[in-house]
Amino acid sequence: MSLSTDNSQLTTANSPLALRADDLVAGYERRVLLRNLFLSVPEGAFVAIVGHNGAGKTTLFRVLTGQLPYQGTVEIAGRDLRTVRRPAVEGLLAHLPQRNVVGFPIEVRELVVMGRFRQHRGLLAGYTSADYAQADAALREVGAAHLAHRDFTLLSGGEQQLVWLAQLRLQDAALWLLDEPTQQLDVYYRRRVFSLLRRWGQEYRKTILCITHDLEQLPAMPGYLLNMSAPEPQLQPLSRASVDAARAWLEDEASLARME
Ligand SMILES: Nc1ncnc2c1ncn2[C@@H]1O[C@H](COP(=O)(O)OP(=O)(O)OP(=O)(O)O)[C@@H](O)[C@H]1O
Repeated sequence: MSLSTDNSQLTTANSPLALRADDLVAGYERRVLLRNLFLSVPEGAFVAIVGHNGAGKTTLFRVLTGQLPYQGTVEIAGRDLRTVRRPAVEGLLAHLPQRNVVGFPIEVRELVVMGRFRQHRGLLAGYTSADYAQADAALREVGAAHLAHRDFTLLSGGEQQLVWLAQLRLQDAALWLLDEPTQQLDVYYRRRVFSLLRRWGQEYRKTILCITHDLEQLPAMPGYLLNMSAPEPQLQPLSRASVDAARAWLEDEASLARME
């Protein structure tokens, strides 16, 4: 895969793009958070999105999931986002938000198997034993097999995050948006989740955009870094050096002052 720099962006010469943003502008009322953002994300790439609190990371996901109006052009797998009413329902992407509340008691395994929902749309028959086998396998992969028969609403925050990841694993969308998926996890599970994302991305050719404050996990990940607190956010190859540079920028008072 050859990388070329185009308008300060990393693009691949031959591989198709999972996501393209051209001159994207979005925000709230009088507050513009995404200013003329240009992005070209190749299919199958992992992109870690970092930045200060309030830098606009989740706002970018709100645009991609069709929840926020924007100016400019956004294409997902070559489709103009303006022509897609509900990108997740139509299977263009799967989204794991920062907080996801379930208001009724439900067994963990039943929640995970719902990741197969799109494949079953229109079918009167429920989930099959093959679907449940996939749910069980995903729970094992995230290290949460022991939670399969527990009531999801009674789990700890970290346990719930693992369950959502297992459910995500069952979704068929080629683009995954994860908003701080390791926020409530202990150090063991954080490492495990990043290594799973790496493996799932490669094995199932998923394009993964992952908002995270967990910089220490990133140098081991092949992919790209997008620092939303930078004056002109753009994709950079993930490496020890690029992560250290982002960390130095984020720890610097001067960079915070620029956001005000
Ligand atoms: N509906 C809204 N109306 C007005 N301002 C909003 C709205 N939603 C979010 N904001 C503001 O936009 C800014 C960016 O929010 P966003 O959630 O994108 O930040 P973030 O980079 O994801 O931050 P964090 O790391 O804290 O999750 C914040 O200052 C937030 O208060």
